[in-house]
Amino acid sequence: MNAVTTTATDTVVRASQLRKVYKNKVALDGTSFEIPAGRIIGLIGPNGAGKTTALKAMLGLIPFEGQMSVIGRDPRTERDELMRDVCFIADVAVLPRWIRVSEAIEFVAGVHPRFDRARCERFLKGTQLKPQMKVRELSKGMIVQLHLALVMAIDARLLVLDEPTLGLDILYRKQFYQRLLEDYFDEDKTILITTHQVEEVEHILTDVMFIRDGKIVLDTEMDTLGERFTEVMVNADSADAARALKPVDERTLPFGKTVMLFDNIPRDQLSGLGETRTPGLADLFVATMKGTYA
Ligand SMILES: Nc1ncnc2c1ncn2[C@@H]1O[C@H](COP(=O)(O)OP(=O)(O)OP(=O)(O)O)[C@@H](O)[C@H]1O
Repeated sequence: MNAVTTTATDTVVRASQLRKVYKNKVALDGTSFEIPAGRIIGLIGPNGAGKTTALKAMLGLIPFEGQMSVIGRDPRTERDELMRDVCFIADVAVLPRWIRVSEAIEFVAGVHPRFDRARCERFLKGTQLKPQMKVRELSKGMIVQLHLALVMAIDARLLVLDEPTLGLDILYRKQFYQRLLEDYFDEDKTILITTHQVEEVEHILTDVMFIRDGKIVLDTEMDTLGERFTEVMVNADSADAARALKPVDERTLPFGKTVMLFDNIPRDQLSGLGETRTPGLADLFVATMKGTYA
């Protein structure tokens, strides 16, 4: 994201020197980042890294130190105005189990000025959901449909999703993200997703930020990932030469092969050592976070 040239108007979030300390726990540690408009950003980090705290700061839900501007507003002082352009739906699993589908719609319609009820109802027509059904009668898949119907009917410039598919099986997780991409996203909208499920968001993200110990440790466009990182399947006889180039990570495969991950080493310098490719986000995540739980 740093690589994108942004102006004041097309930057949706501008955060500088964010710091949040809970009692004696540093949750955000002087971190800075920018999110341009029209992107789908994954904020990815291990448990306790500071993802939820960063989202709460953006949404004006907690006090913090540092500068923060979201769609040109300070969430600490202009939260009400900001919420007209931001949609934040936490895990739908928190919907009370006694609530009916119609009441959930009513609730969102009441709290969100940009909620389009007709759009929501159109979306629900294509599902098995009926207005009278209670959340406790719904399968997890149906809860996803309800979640999607509510989200997709809000015309927000910034949609914030915190672990949106927690507890769902892989088919529903994929369905959720696919619909989001096909039926919601456009160049005027920005979607920020926090998740641990790196693999299934990887193909829809335009940008990724890795967060660790309250700091953004990687901030890049998905398209340029391959310019910076290279994974090489190194043969045993090239291992020493490869190590001399200081890989950032190394893992062993069967049959004497080693996969090494390089940061900012030109591919033509690496191609003689073995087969090269762009690493998957999951491998990059594991390499970046190594030692986090040590
Ligand atoms: N209200 C709070 N009081 C005290 N400590 C807190 C509070 N909220 C968060 N923390 C601590 O701040 C750190 C960051 O928490 P945060 O919830 O932002 O992490 P996260 O990346 O969202 O984690 P997870 O993936 O587990 O939800 C953690 O060490 C957490 O224990």
